[in-house]
Amino acid sequence: MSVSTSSSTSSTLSSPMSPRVSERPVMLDCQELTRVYSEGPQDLTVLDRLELTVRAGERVAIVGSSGSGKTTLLNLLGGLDRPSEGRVVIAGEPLSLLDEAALGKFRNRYIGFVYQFHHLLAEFTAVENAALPLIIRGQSKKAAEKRAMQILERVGMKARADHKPGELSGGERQRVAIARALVTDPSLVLMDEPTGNLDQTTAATILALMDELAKESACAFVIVTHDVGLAAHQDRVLRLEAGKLVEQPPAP
Ligand SMILES: Nc1ncnc2c1ncn2[C@@H]1O[C@H](COP(=O)(O)OP(=O)(O)OP(=O)(O)O)[C@@H](O)[C@H]1O
Repeated sequence: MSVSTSSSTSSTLSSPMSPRVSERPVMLDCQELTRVYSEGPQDLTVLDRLELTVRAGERVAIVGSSGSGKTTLLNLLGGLDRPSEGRVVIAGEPLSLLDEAALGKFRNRYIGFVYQFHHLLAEFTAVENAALPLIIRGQSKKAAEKRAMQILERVGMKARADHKPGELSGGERQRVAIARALVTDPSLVLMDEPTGNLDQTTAATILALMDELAKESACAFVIVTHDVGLAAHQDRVLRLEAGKLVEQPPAP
């Protein structure tokens, strides 16, 4: 897969990748990111001036105990929620400068999401679901479905492409959701437990696909997971603790 060259940022990124991660362009940058929930009787500071930088082609796992704020962080990174303070910058664009309409376009252009509840459309087949982001972007149904079929093949779902979500297993639906996230050649993919429903063999296929994408394109991954094996497979593992990310050294 290659990153589309329709913007200046992406065209920079589609040139051969520097082998050294530290020399690659910054794809995601969070500074002083703070999220305080004020809905309950007491304010709850879930993220507290958190810092995170992820470069092109880099894969970062985020781990942390239940309630530590992993979902809150992913929602802020994807522009689904706004921070109380601080900022999220993706591919050079501060999300705070975008209104809701511009944010929707930006997400479609730059971000792929794989969330625990994959929200596939029940009335659409696997290939129609996977093609949807491209159709929203203005591509013809034919071109979008052709591209979607290529990705479905890579996640081992070509043979089931004409089935609707209700006729697919949990793991198959997850793979369709992954195909839908990758179909646009995003700059950043945000994943919440991407292998949660998958058996070991299928999970290994998905891991291999992520490896290829990170190498072939400039795609950066942020992956929230409880799966120790999946986390250890990424370039870095960060633990969310007391509202901040701390580097977790590799297991001995
Ligand atoms: N809309 C909200 N209003 C108030 N509190 C919230 C809201 N959303 C989440 N929280 C609280 O913020 C904290 C972090 O929640 P979050 O869902 O981000 O954690 P998590 O690390 O993803 O947990 P898990 O691993 O269990 O999914 C929790 O204490 C949760 O109860």
